[in-house]
Amino acid sequence: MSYPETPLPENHNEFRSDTFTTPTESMIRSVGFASVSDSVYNEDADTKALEKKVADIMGYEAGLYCVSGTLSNQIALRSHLKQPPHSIICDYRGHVYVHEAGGLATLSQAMVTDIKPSNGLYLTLEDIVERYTPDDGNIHAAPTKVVSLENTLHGLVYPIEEIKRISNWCHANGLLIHLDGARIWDASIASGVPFKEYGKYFDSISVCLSKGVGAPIGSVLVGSETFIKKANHFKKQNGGGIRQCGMLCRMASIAIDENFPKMKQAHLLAKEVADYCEDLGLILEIPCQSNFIFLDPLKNNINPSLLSVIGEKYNIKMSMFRLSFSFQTSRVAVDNLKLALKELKETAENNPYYSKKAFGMYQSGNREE
Ligand SMILES: Cc1ncc(COP(=O)(O)O)c(C=O)c1O
Ligand SMILES: C[C@@H](O)[C@H](N)C(=O)O
Repeated sequence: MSYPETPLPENHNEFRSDTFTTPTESMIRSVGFASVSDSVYNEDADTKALEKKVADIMGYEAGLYCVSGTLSNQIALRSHLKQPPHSIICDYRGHVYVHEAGGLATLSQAMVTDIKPSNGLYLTLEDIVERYTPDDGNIHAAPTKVVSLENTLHGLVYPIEEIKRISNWCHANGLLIHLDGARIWDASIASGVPFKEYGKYFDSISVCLSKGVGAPIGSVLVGSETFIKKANHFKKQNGGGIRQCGMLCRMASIAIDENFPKMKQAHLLAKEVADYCEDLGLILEIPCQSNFIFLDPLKNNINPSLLSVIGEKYNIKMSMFRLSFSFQTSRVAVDNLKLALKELKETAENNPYYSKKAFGMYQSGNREE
């Protein structure tokens, strides 16, 4: 059987998610020189090098390569959570709660106190204190043991001062604090806060490499040596033990070196389109602070089933009220996106769509009303 060469994609017209970033030529070429030892035995050089690299960048003792951010988050929280009954606190939009298939219930037997930020953007210490469950012997309760934050969350950048307040309170009250840092790269770019500054305040961070950074697969969980050793146990338990993953880790390491410096471009394009949306009179659900735009799913009276249809007409991929930008988003695609948004706005003005409720996060409303 012949395997024809597949050319790398050139025109990145993908606005559904930054998970669609693709390996660059230099990343792919590097695979031939990668180490090929068994990383379950912790003997693979490129795997260990990537784990150390990310741990050093974030300011932690150790790192653990995981095949996904979901696995990384869930084994982190499982490692922090010891003895049920217990619960975690997170934002009601938190990926660990909304998009990880109930892993907290199954792997950690944990309850979730999901909180809607009183400021509409990010959880404050006051939001958390108001809802946390103390471990005071009340046998009706599932005490809060971990606060899990996300930065960025829906592209929103968490203010470092609030992170500091929450972290100090957690540690003063016997709680641990985890960060879903799937887009910590974007958070640092947008805020100017160094990675090691974030690293001061969390007991663990899950760092995705397969989104804005552009690695094909994987995340690195960072924390203390003891924590990572236990997390690795849960990683193996859940089928996450990977054999010759040096090839993936070498690509990821190159992605950090070569693509991270280009990620600011995604933020600039997102801001350009956000400004264009406002000029059109399209309402944003939340401010554009990094590489995402969230159009309001109700106030614009746009029929969500038109998103992919009009997107296809202008040769772009979109299907949700969230628009995602990456370092690979092309200029042509952005110009076509603007044409699509203009037509969506005109269509909504001529034939407004009234929905009874907002649709699920990231979801278009292709459901029957
Ligand atoms: C904020 C956030 N955390 C975690 C994940 C999980 O990453 P993965 O898709 O690799 O499981 C995602 C999505 O990919 C995400 O957007
Ligand atoms: C859908 C979600 O899991 C994914 N992380 C995204 O942001 O596209």
